[in-house]
Amino acid sequence: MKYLVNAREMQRCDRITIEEYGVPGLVLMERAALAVADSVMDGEFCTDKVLAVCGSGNNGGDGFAAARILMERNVEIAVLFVGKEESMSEAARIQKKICENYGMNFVSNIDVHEYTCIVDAIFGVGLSRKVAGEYRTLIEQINQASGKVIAVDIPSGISADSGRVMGAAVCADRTVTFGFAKLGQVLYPGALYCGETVVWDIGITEKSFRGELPRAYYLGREDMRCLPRRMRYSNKGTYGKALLVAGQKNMCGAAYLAGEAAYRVGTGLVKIFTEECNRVIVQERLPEALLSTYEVLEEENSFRWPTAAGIGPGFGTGEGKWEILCLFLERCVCPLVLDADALNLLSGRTEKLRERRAPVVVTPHVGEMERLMGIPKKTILEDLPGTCRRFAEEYGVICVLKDTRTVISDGREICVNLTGTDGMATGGSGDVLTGILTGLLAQGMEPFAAAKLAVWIHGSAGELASKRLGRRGMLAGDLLKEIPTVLLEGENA
Ligand SMILES: NC(=O)C1=CN([C@@H]2O[C@H](COP(=O)(O)OP(=O)(O)OC[C@H]3O[C@@H](n4cnc5c(N)ncnc54)[C@H](O)[C@@H]3O)[C@@H](O)[C@H]2O)[C@@H](O)CC1
Ligand SMILES: [K+]
Repeated sequence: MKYLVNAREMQRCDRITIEEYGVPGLVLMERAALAVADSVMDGEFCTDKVLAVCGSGNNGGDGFAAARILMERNVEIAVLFVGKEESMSEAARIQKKICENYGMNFVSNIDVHEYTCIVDAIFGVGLSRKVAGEYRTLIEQINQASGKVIAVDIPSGISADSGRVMGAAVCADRTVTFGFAKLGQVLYPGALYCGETVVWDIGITEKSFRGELPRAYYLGREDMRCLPRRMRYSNKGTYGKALLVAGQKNMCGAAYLAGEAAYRVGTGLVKIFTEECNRVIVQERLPEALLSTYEVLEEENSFRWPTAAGIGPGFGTGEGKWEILCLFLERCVCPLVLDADALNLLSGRTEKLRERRAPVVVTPHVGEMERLMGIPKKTILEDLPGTCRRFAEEYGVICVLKDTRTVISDGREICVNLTGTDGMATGGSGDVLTGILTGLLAQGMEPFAAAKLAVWIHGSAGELASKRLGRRGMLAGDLLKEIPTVLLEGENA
């Protein structure tokens, strides 16, 4: 797990490092500048003629210092200062003065075709309002330049908190960021402006959080260590029973995809509840699964059998479906995953969630969230983490808000998933996630941990499928075959 910080958290971290641990700000700046200079010179970029565009804050200070280091290394470098002398930070003023003392080449405008590489140090995490005027013009010129662009800390104009473009933003080929990755670098559209992001250690450690840890983080392969354990002395009863309430007439694929996904993550037994007309096809595709139909729901001890249930993929919202959903909420004591049509059924009557007896994980995509919360898509997209966290907190559930960057929250923490590819933007992908998640819950994983890991596994399977088949031709069913490989790699992590 690695932290994702917002601007306030990073600025607090800088301040504690400087004021409480006593590391001089100029020392941190020198390390930041060395990182930028090393990155510019790592061989990826043509450094025949470099321009550093520096603002008046400490981001600009990093830019001046990096320019000076590049000059020391015999790179032909010019410096462009944008902003007002009187509003410069102390450190930026010092760095600019050093550049002047060395007689470095200061320029006042950009010839867009003159430079092979541009260092963007106009704004960092201190960006506090929309970009306008000369700043905006400059950013537009940088974006027209033929040279490559390296952003210092974050592309100027991108909000470190949300990834939003604040009027205009530099589109970088690489971003060299310091200490911790910023939320705005992983959320969209910010992620598109960062290019490749490199997190550089400049001597600011987790100690500088002083116990007040950031809310947001992302998982890595090492987090696969919390997968349910396998034991030599065990049987299928050891690994849980997953129930998938899924599929309707003309939509049996959802039940199959979710069912197989649940098996693929190691569940001992999977049962599919579906429409009678789906019986043959589901049993042919997945003979390992037990099958039952909605007609016999109540007779069958349905609510006591599973150790986790996933409700909603291809379920439909027609006659009798709301009643089935209510029965599960009122009677099931095992964790429930509510997806797709289960969420559509809940739209406008989310209060029903409060009557549940069991832990609930909801997995809406943005459209489903719009209907659930009754707020416009645009508002949700502007603040995915906040929307997800608020919903989870309000209803006491785990919320998995699915988008290019899926966000998972328990109402307090926010996990942003970084795995996955656009190849997964295809029918049935969500059903596979529901299956993976229900399977992990069935094996006894704690719901928040299961939700985070399920999303990570799902995205990683997508990456493998894209590598094997390409992002255009892969199907949701192809994710299923990659799940075992993801788990195998995780076991060796
Ligand atoms: N000593 C430290 O705290 C360190 C800071 N570092 C660098 O410092 C950056 C943060 O520095 P600052 O907090 O000084 O902030 P920035 O340098 O990011 O920007 C703040 C300056 O821009 C102005 N500004 C903000 N939004 C504007 C807008 N839309 N239009 C016009 N002007 C605008 C502010 O008034 C201020 O002068 C980091 O991103 C990082 O690059 C690094 O050097 C590491 C150490
Ligand atoms: K920048």
